Amino acid sequence: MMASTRSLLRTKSLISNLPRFSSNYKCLDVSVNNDNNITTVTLKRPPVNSLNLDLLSEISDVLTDLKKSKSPGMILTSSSDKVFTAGLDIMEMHKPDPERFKQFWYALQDVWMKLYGSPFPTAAAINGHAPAGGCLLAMCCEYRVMVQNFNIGLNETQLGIVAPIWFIKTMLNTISIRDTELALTTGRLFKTDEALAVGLIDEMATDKADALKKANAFFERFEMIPPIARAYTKDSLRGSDIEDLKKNREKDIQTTLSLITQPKVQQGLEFYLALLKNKKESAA
Ligand SMILES: CCCCCCCC/C=C/C=C/CC(=O)SCCNC(=O)CCNC(=O)[C@H](O)C(C)(C)COP(=O)(O)OP(=O)(O)OC[C@H]1O[C@@H](n2cnc3c(N)ncnc32)[C@H](O)[C@@H]1OP(=O)(O)O
Repeated sequence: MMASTRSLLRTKSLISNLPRFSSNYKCLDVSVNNDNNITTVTLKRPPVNSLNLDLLSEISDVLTDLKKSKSPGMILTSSSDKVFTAGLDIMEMHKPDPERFKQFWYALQDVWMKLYGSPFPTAAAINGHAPAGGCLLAMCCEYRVMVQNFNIGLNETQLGIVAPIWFIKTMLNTISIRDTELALTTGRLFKTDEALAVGLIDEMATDKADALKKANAFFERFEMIPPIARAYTKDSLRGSDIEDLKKNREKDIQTTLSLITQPKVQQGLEFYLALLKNKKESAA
């Protein structure tokens, strides 16, 4: 096919599939790049983009819109210049109201299933720290570009909690079994260059603009790949993990609720929250 015909066909299909986004997002900015039709979803919940029920619900909605509109791809990034996301909002887990916690955990499961299993390609432009749930969102994407001198990892054990099995499977899909075991048992946070060395990220960037440029370049790899072939291949690799959670969804919610409400776990969270606050006071 002639290059000009290819580009015309691509433009036509892009116009007919232009995603329509709600302008009502409070915690997200959503924009479509006119050059390649890739959507950039920017997390915008100051100060640290902690993932509470509202933010998770909005991410879930935008992922549904992108799938419906047959988006050619999505980049996930942050409006903060030092935090991609601080992971799950600890306030959703500290002394939780059981009904609210169930909704919160359900929304997290939804986001994981939609992002990890998206038919469209995804990249994370990690322009700040990405602990725990932040690392999870980044690992759900197919490609990760991270700005230098930040931290990323599943540090749950440092908080006295345990990464659920579907978090673990996401890391196993990214780095080796050996590195996953060492990282998880020690709650290791990797500096950007260490993350690159272990394969937790794919590229380093000097700043956010560089990260976005490199993330955009990732999608060029799929220009000549039929989307259906791409999506089926991704599903062959990731689909069984998602099926496992679908089958055990209710049990996962109940188990997490009963573990998180244990007095020892609550004490651990309180201690961790106090550390975060003290850090601020001793820096002042
Ligand atoms: C055997 C028991 C089994 C139990 C099983 C239970 C299974 C449940 C599994 C749960 C899995 C959870 C995964 C998670 O994501 S837990 C969250 C982990 N997150 C972290 O550890 C990150 C904590 N935050 C930080 O390290 C820093 O804030 C950082 C992101 C590096 C940014 O630093 P900085 O820019 O210096 O900002 P501050 O630290 O001053 O923070 C600003 C304010 O934001 C509050 N904060 C920070 N992180 C969170 C968070 N995750 N949730 C809620 N709030 C957060 C912080 O306290 C500051 O608040 P304030 O201004 O009021 O002092």
